[in-house]
Amino acid sequence: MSQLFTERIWEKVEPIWKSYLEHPFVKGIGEGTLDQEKFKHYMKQDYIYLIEYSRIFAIGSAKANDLQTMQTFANLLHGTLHYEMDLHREYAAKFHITPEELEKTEASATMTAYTSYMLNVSQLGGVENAIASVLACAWSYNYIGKELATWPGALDHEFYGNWVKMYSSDEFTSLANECKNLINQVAKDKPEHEKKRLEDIVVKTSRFEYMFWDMAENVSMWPTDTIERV
Ligand SMILES: Cc1ncc(CN)c(N)n1
Repeated sequence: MSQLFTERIWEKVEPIWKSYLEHPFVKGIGEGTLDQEKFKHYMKQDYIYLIEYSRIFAIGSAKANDLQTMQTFANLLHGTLHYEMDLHREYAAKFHITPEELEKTEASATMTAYTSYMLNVSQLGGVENAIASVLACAWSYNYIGKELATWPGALDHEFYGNWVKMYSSDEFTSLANECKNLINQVAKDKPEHEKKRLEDIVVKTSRFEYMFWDMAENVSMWPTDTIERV
C-alpha cells in the first residue's frame, strides 16, 4: 500500500512539532504555571488569527471541485467560528474583555505575517493550497492538546484545563482529521513536484506556529514599538 501523504508530512514536521512541547509558553500551559498576562496576549492575537483562518475555509469551500469537499470546508468553518472561538470568548470574559473588544485587537507582526502567508497561498492555485495552508494549524494543535492531556494535572487545571480539553477533545480531533483526510485526498494523484510544494507549505506554516508561540511568550507586537513610543 502506498504511503499516505500525511505520513510523509509527519516525517518532516515531527521535529518542529516536538519542539513546541519544549517551548516555555506551551510548557507553561501544560504545567499550569504560565503567566496569565502572556495568555491574555496570546488569546487576543489568536482570536483575530482565527478570523483570518476561517476565511481560508471559505476560500477552500469556494474552490472545491465537488460537493463533499465543499461541505467539509463549510463544516471546518462552522467548527472554528462556533466551537473553537467560543473557548476564546470564554477566556476573554474571565479577563473582562467583550467579544467586540476582542475582535478589535490590533494585529502583531507575527500574526500579520502568518495569516498573510496563509491567505496568499490559499488565494493562489486550487483547493489543495487552501487545505495545505491550514493543515499544520489544526493537526499540530490537536497533537499538542493530546500530548498535554497526558501531563499530570493538565486537564484539571482550574485555568488552563479548558484549553487542554478543547484541543484534545473528540470534536477538535474530528476537525483535525477532516483536514488530514482532505489533504490525503487532494494529494493522492498529484505529481511529485506538486506534493513537494504542498509539503513545503505545511513546513513553512509549522515554522510560523513556532513563531506564534514565541510572540505569545514574549508578549510581542512589533519590533519598532519601543522606537515609535519615544
Ligand atoms: C496560531 C494558531 N494555530 C492553530 C490554531 C488551531 N486552530 C490556533 N488556534 N492558533
